[in-house]
Amino acid sequence: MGFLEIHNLSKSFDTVGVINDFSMELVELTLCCLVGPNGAGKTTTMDLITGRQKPTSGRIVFCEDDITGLDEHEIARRGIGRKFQVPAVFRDLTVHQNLEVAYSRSTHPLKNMFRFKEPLFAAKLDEVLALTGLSGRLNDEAGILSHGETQWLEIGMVLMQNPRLLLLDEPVAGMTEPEIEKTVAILNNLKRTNTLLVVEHDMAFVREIADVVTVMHMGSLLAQGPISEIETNERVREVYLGETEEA
Ligand SMILES: Nc1ncnc2c1ncn2[C@@H]1O[C@H](COP(=O)(O)OP(=O)(O)OP(=O)(O)O)[C@@H](O)[C@H]1O
Repeated sequence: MGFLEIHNLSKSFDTVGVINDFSMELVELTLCCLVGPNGAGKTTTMDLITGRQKPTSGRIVFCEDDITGLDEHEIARRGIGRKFQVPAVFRDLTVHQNLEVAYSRSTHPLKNMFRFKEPLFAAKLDEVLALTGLSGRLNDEAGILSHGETQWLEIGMVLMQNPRLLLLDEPVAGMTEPEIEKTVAILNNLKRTNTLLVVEHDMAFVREIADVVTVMHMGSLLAQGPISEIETNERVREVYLGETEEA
């Protein structure tokens, strides 16, 4: 049994099929990059996993439970966290307050601010700060953070909710080279304890982080395997890598 299994997933908008009989499996404690040309169906797949969209047919199994068609909150409650490309931090709150708010959204919706003194919160906060490297920014308002720091804060906010599976949408879009390098280090640390599915266009970044790469094309699985295999796969080169190398 895989950690996350997608079986014969299809999704149509009106009559147009955008996900067509797509299947893949994600192994626990690995990082999988989901790649493919524009419009291949990557974001829609993430939307289907997280319950933002309902599939037309097919099955999604997470930790042996069928989660197909469950609503977004229920899927989040079961441990699937997602960071979108556009940051959703509270700019007027400090880094610490943002992490508190994220923690309060986790499994205990009625937690109030006084309970943040509890040891579980403190331990989680320390862990997330160490991972994201934001300790020095704890009392700064999120609005003054750099683009990279904002992205790391948002990863931290998702981690405060203790996800078992973390989905990231283009985490290095718009980042400088040093920021990308730091994100590589963060994700390579994170995959020791978490399972990750990352939608990404930047193949240099994919090379640095991926244990396995899943390539989508026109809503279907084109190839899956380690990056070394994917980069030499003729069909992948035709539909995807050739395109990005020219870009
Ligand atoms: N809500 C919607 N209604 C109609 N069509 C949609 C909807 N959402 C996505 N699509 C279509 O589904 C196809 C797949 O889109 P999707 O955003 O999943 O691709 P993607 O691989 O994430 O692309 P990109 O790399 O450009 O973000 C596209 O043709 C898109 O126009």
